[in-house]
Amino acid sequence: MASLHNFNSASTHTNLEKSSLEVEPNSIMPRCRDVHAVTIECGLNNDGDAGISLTWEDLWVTVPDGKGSSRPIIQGLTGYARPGQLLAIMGPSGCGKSTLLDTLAGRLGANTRQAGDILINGHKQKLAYGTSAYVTQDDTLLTTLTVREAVYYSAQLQLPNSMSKSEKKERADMTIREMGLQDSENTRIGGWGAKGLSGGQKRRVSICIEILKRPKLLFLDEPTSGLDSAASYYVMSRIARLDQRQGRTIIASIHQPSSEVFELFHNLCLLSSGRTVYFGPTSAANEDIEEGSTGKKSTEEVISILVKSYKSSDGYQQVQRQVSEICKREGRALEKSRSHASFLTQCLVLTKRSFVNMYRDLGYYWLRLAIYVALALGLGTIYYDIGFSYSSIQARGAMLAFVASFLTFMTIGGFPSFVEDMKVFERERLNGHYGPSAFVIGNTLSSLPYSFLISLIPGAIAYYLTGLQKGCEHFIYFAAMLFTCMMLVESLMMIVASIVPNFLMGIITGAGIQGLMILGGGFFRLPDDLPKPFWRYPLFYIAFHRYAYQGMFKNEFEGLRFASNQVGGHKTINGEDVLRNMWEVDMDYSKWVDLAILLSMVVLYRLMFLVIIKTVENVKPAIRALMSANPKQAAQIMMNPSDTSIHM
Ligand SMILES: Nc1ncnc2c1ncn2[C@@H]1O[C@H](COP(=O)(O)OP(=O)(O)OP(=O)(O)O)[C@@H](O)[C@H]1O
Repeated sequence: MASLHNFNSASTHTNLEKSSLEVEPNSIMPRCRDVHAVTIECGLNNDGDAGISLTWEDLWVTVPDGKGSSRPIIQGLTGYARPGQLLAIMGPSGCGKSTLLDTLAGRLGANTRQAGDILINGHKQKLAYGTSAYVTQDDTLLTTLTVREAVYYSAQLQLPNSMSKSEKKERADMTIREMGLQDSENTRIGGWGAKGLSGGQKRRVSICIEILKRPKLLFLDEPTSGLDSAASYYVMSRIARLDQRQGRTIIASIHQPSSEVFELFHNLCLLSSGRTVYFGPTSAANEDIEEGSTGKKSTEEVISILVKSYKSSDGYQQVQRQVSEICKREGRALEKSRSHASFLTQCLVLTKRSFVNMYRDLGYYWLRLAIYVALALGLGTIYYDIGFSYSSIQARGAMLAFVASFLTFMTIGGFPSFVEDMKVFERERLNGHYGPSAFVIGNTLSSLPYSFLISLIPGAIAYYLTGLQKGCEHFIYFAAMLFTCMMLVESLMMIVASIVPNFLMGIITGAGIQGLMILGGGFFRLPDDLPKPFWRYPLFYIAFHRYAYQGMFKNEFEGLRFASNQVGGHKTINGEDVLRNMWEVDMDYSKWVDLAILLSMVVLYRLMFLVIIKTVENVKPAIRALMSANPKQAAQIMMNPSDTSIHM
């Protein structure tokens, strides 16, 4: 084991990376049997069990090197994984473990190119939903939920409607027990700022969620990273029990396992610079590695010797034989599983889960409510009992503009919490739990009561302390406008979150967009004075602030009379004149039209978010397939971009 551990050590990293970079990019292609996308096949295993035997042959993955050529990440790998067995993918950091795992699971990034065959018992079909699961390195979980809640909600989301609620609960309970989490099932997962589960427990919750559907094939990307040796052993022993009991095929990339953890694996795929150094039973690995690492040689030389010695070894011949044997004995293709929970169930469960999360996450709405109340008190005191003097016209305008701009702008405060939601959504979407439409509906419905509260309470404080126009209808309009604008900013931030990769950049981008819209909204510079290019056309018409300012102004000024400042002229001045002449408000349509336009914008923005998510979802695999395709196949994909299952 000692030499195996040395081989894995981080000290070899630089040399190994260097050696992988030094491979002549153009030398790859002639060695590839075919440049094409890889198809994953599913079927019954060789023994007739409903298991999955995965084989891969001469697998290559390359990425552009930025100089017009490509760099290989994995090079000509051949191997297999069988039901009831645990396969470890090991090797130093950067050797291509995660890339191999992603390739096998069909999750490679859009900039990669792959070639070779990935087969299961010789059938060409995509991995159907529920037949495989992938547990990523980071535990992206809703930190406010308890273990039991997280697993229960997930069971309701993933398991089909043909199962009763109690059956789903039973499945969730059983899975919690399988992963040894029953003692902490009522503990909140916890995360930043709120201690909850330990790292190992979180990892087990992530695994728990992914095995609820009883997938036949389980991919685990470094399930023990960040855990101490005791926690690593505990997590891995639970995983090992899964494959023995349920005949699962489990493939895990793993870093420097302890000897106890190492012994839990049946087979080992040892990589270096994207090449196989060893593939075979873990029990035989030591001798092979030790044979290859003799003498005082540089790491690169040792790797080269190891790769060569592996290629000329009996073990290599045996792997080739095993792979062709598995491929020859074609099993029956697995039926396509369409057993999701129904769309309605998904929307309901997501609404409930998101409502609970928003309730428990202080940063989502409660903190904002407190700050809004403070700001509303501030507004109410500086504009207290505003009256109907001539100067109250300007004060009213400023007060309303502050509400429509700054109070809505502050909706950005909930963005970090939304980004956390998005991370969970992205993981669950990638694993096929539900789609973006259910997420948008769940998020929208769950946020309604909170947005309602934070527009009603602070809105009432500011409205009545200032003494704005009396009458229930006027207050309802004011609160409805505030509510709609908050929903709108949330929708805008959703779009930002789908485009901008992290929350800091998201906040800056969202704030910048809103800043521009506020400037072009027709209050800080009146509409007729706005410079024509950009500010007047098109920003004035796109900025939601324009409709918010004009709607709020109409709501407030229509029907009021103010003292005039003209000596000897009219004693009073009416609100309509103020709107037309002072604020340059478009009086051709009513305030309700402004509100309706804003409501339509909320719907439009949320639809845009959906379209962006769906487009990215469809375009990414199409780009990857395009990059791996030959010209004829590329034309086929161009004509039908959504069909990325075109087999090559
Ligand atoms: N999509 C990509 N584009 C460019 N380079 C990539 C891409 N995916 C992986 N690589 C590069 O390929 C190499 C292997 O990466 P990979 O993540 O597979 O390594 P790993 O063995 O899992 O490393 P670690 O143990 O540190 O997680 C790295 O040098 C990485 O930078």
